[in-house]
Amino acid sequence: MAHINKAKHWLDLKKLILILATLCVLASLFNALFSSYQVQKQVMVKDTLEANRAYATKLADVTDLFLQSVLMQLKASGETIVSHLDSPELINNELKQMLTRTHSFDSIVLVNAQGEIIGAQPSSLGVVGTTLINEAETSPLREQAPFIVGPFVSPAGNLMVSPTHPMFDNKGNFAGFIAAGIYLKGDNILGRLLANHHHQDKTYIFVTGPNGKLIYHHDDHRIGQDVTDNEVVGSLLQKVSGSTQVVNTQGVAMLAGYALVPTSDWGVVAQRPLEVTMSHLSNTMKHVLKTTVPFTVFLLICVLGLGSFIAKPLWRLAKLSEQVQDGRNIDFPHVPTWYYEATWLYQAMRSSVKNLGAQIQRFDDERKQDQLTHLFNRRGMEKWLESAYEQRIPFSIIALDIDHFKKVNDTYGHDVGDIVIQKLAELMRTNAREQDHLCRSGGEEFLMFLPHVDINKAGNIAERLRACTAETQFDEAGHITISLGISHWPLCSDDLHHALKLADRSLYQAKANGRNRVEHAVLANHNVA
Ligand SMILES: Nc1nc2c(ncn2[C@@H]2O[C@H](COP(=O)(O)OP(=O)(O)OP(=O)(O)O)[C@@H](O)[C@H]2O)c(=O)[nH]1
Repeated sequence: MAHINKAKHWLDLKKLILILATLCVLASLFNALFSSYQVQKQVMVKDTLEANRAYATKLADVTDLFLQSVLMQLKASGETIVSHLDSPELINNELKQMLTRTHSFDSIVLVNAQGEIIGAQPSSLGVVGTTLINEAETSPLREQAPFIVGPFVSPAGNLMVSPTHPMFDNKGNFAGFIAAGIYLKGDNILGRLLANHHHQDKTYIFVTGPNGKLIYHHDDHRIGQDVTDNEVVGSLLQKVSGSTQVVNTQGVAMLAGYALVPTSDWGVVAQRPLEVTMSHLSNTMKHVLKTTVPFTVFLLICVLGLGSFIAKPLWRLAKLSEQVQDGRNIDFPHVPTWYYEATWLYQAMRSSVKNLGAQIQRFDDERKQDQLTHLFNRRGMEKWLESAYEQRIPFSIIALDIDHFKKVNDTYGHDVGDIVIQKLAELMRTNAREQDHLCRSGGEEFLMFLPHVDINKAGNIAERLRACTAETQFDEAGHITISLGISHWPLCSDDLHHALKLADRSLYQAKANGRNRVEHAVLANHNVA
């Protein structure tokens, strides 16, 4: 049987299960965390986008309402003033009242149909009497309809937007317009309006005008900056509202919601850096990990326990087969198996080992047996002698030999000679006890070992066998005789080989004394039991 090199097989079933179970559990943990991360990420991004879209829409609605309210106030004041355009005093009073009453804008001017400013509050502006000339300022003269101008730099040098409302006299002729100024830099009404709507978590808003320039931003310095490159601002310029992930003009990834202010075509954008949302996610994942790890460890212990429980019968079978291979165990003790495959494996191995054991036993017996007589041969004899010697079992030895056997062979042939040998073996068996050890030591020479039988008793047995042989008809060969020599171990000699030699010598003595007789060796050690 080929011997398996254990060094080359450092991986046994237990280790294999340990590795596989650990890998499986870790893979499931990783998979659970990874999928959870992906799902959470999608949910968080979607929720943030939706929250920002809703927030931008709300601010756009608030801004729209504010602008409409300003336009309504301008309309009402314009209707009051239009019939008194020739009275600077009345104009000033009305504009002053309006500015202090509403607090909805930072300045107010009245412009006649020729584009000349005929009234302005606060009076510190110092613009009364000037004529509007630039494109933005004069646009209400062309539109002659409610209109939000700007952002633009006013004649007084303020960056502003300006809701304007036309005035018509009682004949329906265009009489000029009244314009409210909303400053964009510093502490201003638009900033207060938008900043009132507090929103947390690093979400911030900005507002763009119809030309894609910033009209509100928490960073005052950026007001007036052109941000048309921003994808979201691009959508607003197309008059589209919605939400999207975008990289802003500063190169930062943002989750942006955006909405259009219908009255002014301004765009309101509420956005939060993606990184902030992701940092929430990593906190969530840390929490998930904390709650998952104890269960994973528990799962790992369970899987390892179960794996070891499954592996145990196979592992014990492997150990057993190793012992069988080493020749240490061919009894094949019981191995508890609790599932079909292991039971079958155990039974198959046990019956193979048993068959193997029986075969080995048979081969061993055959090696120790004489094929013609089925008595023990010399090898069998030596084994028995070794064991008796080790156990100090005293025994008598009878050496016997067929007289003139050559004549039998010569007269009747070799086959008849064989039959004679077999028959003599039979007679030996019938004259011996079960515990006696009978051997064919050579051609027609035999030895009988009689444990715990003294030399006299052995003499009687030898005599009985001699007489029995002489009386027996050996088929074609007729009658034969045998000569026998007896000794005893250790009574004749402590030396086993010498005791055997003494039996042999007695046999030759018997031959010499005329054959068909029994001779004894002399007892040397009388006091040995
Ligand atoms: N048929 C047969 N003959 C055997 C066998 N083994 C040995 N012989 C014969 O046994 C005979 C032994 O002859 P010898 O040793 O001269 O002794 P003997 O003729 O028996 O004479 P004594 O022993 O002196 O009485 C020989 O002829 C061997 O050939 C065997 O297995 N079968």
